[in-house]
Amino acid sequence: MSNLTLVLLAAGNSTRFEMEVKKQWLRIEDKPLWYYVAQNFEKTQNFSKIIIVASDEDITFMKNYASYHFVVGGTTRQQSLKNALSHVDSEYVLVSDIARACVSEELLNNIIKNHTDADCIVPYLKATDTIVYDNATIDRDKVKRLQTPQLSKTEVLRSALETEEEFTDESSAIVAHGGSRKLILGDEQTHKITYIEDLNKIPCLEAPSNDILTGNGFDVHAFDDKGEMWLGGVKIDSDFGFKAHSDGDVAIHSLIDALLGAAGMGDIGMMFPDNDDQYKGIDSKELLRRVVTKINNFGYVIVNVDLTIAAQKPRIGSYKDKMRETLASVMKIEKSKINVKATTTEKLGFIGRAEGVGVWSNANLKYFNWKI
Ligand SMILES: Nc1ccn([C@@H]2O[C@H](COP(=O)(O)OP(=O)(O)OP(=O)(O)O)[C@@H](O)[C@H]2O)c(=O)n1
Ligand SMILES: C[C@](O)(CO)[C@H](O)COP(=O)(O)O
Repeated sequence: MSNLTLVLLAAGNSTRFEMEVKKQWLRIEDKPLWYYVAQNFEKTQNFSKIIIVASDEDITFMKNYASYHFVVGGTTRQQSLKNALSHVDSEYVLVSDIARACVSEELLNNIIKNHTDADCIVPYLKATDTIVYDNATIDRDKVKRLQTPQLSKTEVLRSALETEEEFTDESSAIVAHGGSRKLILGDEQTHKITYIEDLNKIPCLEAPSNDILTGNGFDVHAFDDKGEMWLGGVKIDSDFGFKAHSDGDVAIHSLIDALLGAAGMGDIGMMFPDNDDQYKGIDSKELLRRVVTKINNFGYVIVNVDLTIAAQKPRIGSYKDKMRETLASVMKIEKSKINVKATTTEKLGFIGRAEGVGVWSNANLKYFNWKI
């Protein structure tokens, strides 16, 4: 259809999924789920425009993969949809949850084929179990489980959503507004991923690849003549610290860049700009905590990290073990996955002249394995 826009809703928080990773970012081989779903729809060549609704933070990273029309979502599914609808200029709109990852081409064609028959075309499943509502057994033949994708007349859907009432799908809003709905038989594989156990019900999805992604980081800080000295999350016995916008923990900054590098997420300055007052004097362990949460949300698991601290002074040897322990607890990984090395530069260069400290880091990540 040339007058059909696809809206993929992907701005949810995956609360009921209860994992560090958001379901949008589960990997199907090496593709994030949202991208896998979008490409499958795109391949069918039915759409004049494809809109993906997601959080601001997700959109930044999504743009690394493809140039769809991205729209920032709202706090509810309905608000996310409303945000998207203001970018729809076609007569019809097909709305689908990104969490319904296995929509068959057959189902899609069937929905499209019926598009003139009602204001909203909806796939449904029959209830085959006995249904009890408020302790009374009800006629299960009257129960319908509605799925997405749902195809609507754009203007009808827009008007139906001009209300404070919250609906859990498009067709319910349209029917409440006096519009018509046509049900067509859906299929079990269009099941929505809501809880982690739903993943067992969706055999169409391939497991994530075993790729290891590597990143490196490098940072230098000059000594100050005052302040506290923090390195690798540990307070160093010193009567001076580093010149910095934050607490100056050059080891953690280098490690953060290695992690962001491996995840393809830019660098520390993009995430925590050094002209932003909220990061003035901040404990770098807090920055590391936020970075680890973010890379976990986006589907990565830390395999191991390795740091080399180049310092003529202070002497690092006696602190290495404490640094590994501290970093392990902040990153929520085992201490054995963290290595800290230290070296002088034999009195050569700015480090050798004891003007500051430089740290090199490597990080390896893998994809969260949801298919076990
Ligand atoms: N504010 C929201 C909430 C949900 N969705 C999307 O609507 C679909 C259906 O929502 P659901 O499966 O419930 O996802 P989540 O909202 O992420 O899950 P939860 O309610 O467990 O947090 C999902 O594709 C989700 O990304 C959205 O775009 N904007
Ligand atoms: C739209 C939907 O997928 C139809 O079954 C469902 O209502 C979404 O529900 P949720 O409340 O966002 O989980």
